[in-house]
Amino acid sequence: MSNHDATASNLDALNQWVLEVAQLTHPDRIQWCDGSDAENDALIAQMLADGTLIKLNEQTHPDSYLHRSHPDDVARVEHLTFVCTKDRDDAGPNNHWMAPDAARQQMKSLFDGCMKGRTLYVVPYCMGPIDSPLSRCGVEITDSPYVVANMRIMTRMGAAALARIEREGSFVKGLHSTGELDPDRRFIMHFPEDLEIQSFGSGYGGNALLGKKCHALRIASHQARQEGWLAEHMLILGIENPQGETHYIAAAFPSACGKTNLAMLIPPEGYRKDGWKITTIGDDICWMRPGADGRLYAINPEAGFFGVAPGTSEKSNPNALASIQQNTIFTNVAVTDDNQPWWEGLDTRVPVTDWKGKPFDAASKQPAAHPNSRFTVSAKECPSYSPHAEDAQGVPISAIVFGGRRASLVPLVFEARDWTHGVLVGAAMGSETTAAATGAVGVMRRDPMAMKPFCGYNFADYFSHWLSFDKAGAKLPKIFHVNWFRKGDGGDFLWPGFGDNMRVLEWMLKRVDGKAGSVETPIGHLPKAEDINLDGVELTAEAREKLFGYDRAGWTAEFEHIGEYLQEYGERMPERLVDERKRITR
Ligand SMILES: Nc1nc2c(ncn2[C@@H]2O[C@H](COP(=O)(O)OP(=O)(O)OP(=O)(O)O)[C@@H](O)[C@H]2O)c(=O)[nH]1
Ligand SMILES: O=C([O-])CC(=O)C(=O)O
Ligand SMILES: [Mn+2]
Repeated sequence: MSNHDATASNLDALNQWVLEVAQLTHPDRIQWCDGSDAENDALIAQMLADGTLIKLNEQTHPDSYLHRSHPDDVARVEHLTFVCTKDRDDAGPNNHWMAPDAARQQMKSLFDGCMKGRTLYVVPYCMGPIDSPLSRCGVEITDSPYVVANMRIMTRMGAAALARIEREGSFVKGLHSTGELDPDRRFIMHFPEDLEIQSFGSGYGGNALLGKKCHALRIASHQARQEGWLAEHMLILGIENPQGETHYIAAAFPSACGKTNLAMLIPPEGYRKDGWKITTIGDDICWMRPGADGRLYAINPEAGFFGVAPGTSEKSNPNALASIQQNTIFTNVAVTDDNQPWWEGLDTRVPVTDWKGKPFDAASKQPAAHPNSRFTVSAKECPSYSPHAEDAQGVPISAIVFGGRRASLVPLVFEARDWTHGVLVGAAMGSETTAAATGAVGVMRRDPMAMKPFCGYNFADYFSHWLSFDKAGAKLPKIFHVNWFRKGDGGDFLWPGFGDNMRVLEWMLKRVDGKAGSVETPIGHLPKAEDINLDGVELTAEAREKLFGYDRAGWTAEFEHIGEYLQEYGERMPERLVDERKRITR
């Protein structure tokens, strides 16, 4: 068989699928995207002409645009997101489930004729560096030029990805249409057993940029379980110490709970003087697998940041702010009188137009920017982007950090005793909900490993998969838990957070090296206040007690709740985890 035949047959499946989708959706035209500048320029021009994009101030924000979404389409929709496995138990109580045939039938009627008058874009993409064995490809078919422009920033999109698909033959199929943006006709369906995604009725972020949550987390987590790796909702950062050594840390915090901020951290001045430096590998998703030396190696499957705008400022995250001065797409932010993007927490200016495009009324209690307004920008724009972010083999992980948004009970940081305990710490994570998903904000819920909305299979099997990494020859990272969001009785955050989180990272690295003190408690090793460098931080007595203390009664109640939660998974829940919880509460 000649090479040419092999190549031709490798794209046959893709060509056939595009044809089938076109027959169902009736687009006016089909455009295969190559990812070129010329293609992008034409798309932008078209979106400026039809109002999908608005040009921002060219002097202050060159080549940057504002998109205002439909006001009912501003966040992920977890209640409309389904995992469609043959066996309902494989999706687990953690997912909404629909039988694959029924789901396909329902989606078919929604997609029927939905691209009339529109262009069907074929978007080949690669998640991860184009030459990495850890990377995986997909193709998104969409009728949204906004999605195409975002996918071009967030993934390696276009000709190189298509060439890899041609070589490998396999890819994840993602079909997307914005439909009429009717919240009652909106579904995000996953078929992990067929490596397929179908998303209808939303143009927003995680619902529509299918490489991100749908592929790189829900489908990839299913693949990772079969193939012996992990697909996680984690940032990856590098910490260079004064000796010039770099350690890498991966951290899982729920949506809008601080991943972007930690990934781009700038250490306090004293640390910088001593030679500490943080580099960014990724801010949202981490794929990791054991290397030949037994350590876990991680890549960031994404090529850009889809970051939360509100709260981003020169003070909180200077690296993010520097990244978004140009070549950025802003979604649902406000604008100032001179047409600059603006959001709550940026600075003291008062915007003139709110995220819906209406005159902003400063007297109203409503925020000017939507709380889940976002920026899309290439990772290459970030001053702290690591020179190792594109390494094909990934970076070795020294510590894994779990963390939630907890106003009460949970101290600043603690360390798990071992891997099994660490998996329980991850499984037991709780966090207050945020604006990243539609629904109530500030409600405490269990969000194991920050994967509640993103694990493409039964959480009980997921915890078993995590436990399975603990085997002969493995050199596993230490596991920690942090809480930047502890509040005092007055309702204020007790920990300064942001750059000062460096102090906690330093303690973790010292623990990895066996050089820092701690006290043993039932929840793990806690630092005493003197084990952490607090030079220049002023903490009240209340803050010290709550950030570094262990509340026995509070944790007893918490472990009751965790026990009830684990029971929801029945017999499938690994005994090792159930026993670990019992061991702690005994
Ligand atoms: N108090 C406090 N707030 C923080 C800290 N780090 C981040 N935040 C706030 O948390 C919110 C979201 O943080 P991000 O870093 O954008 O969240 P993310 O985890 O990357 O979110 P997704 O992109 O939704 O997955 C912003 O309003 C931040 O200002 C911190 O250390 N302390
Ligand atoms: O998926 C999105 O829309 C944004 C995101 O990172 C999250 O919600 O965790
Ligand atoms: Mn996220």
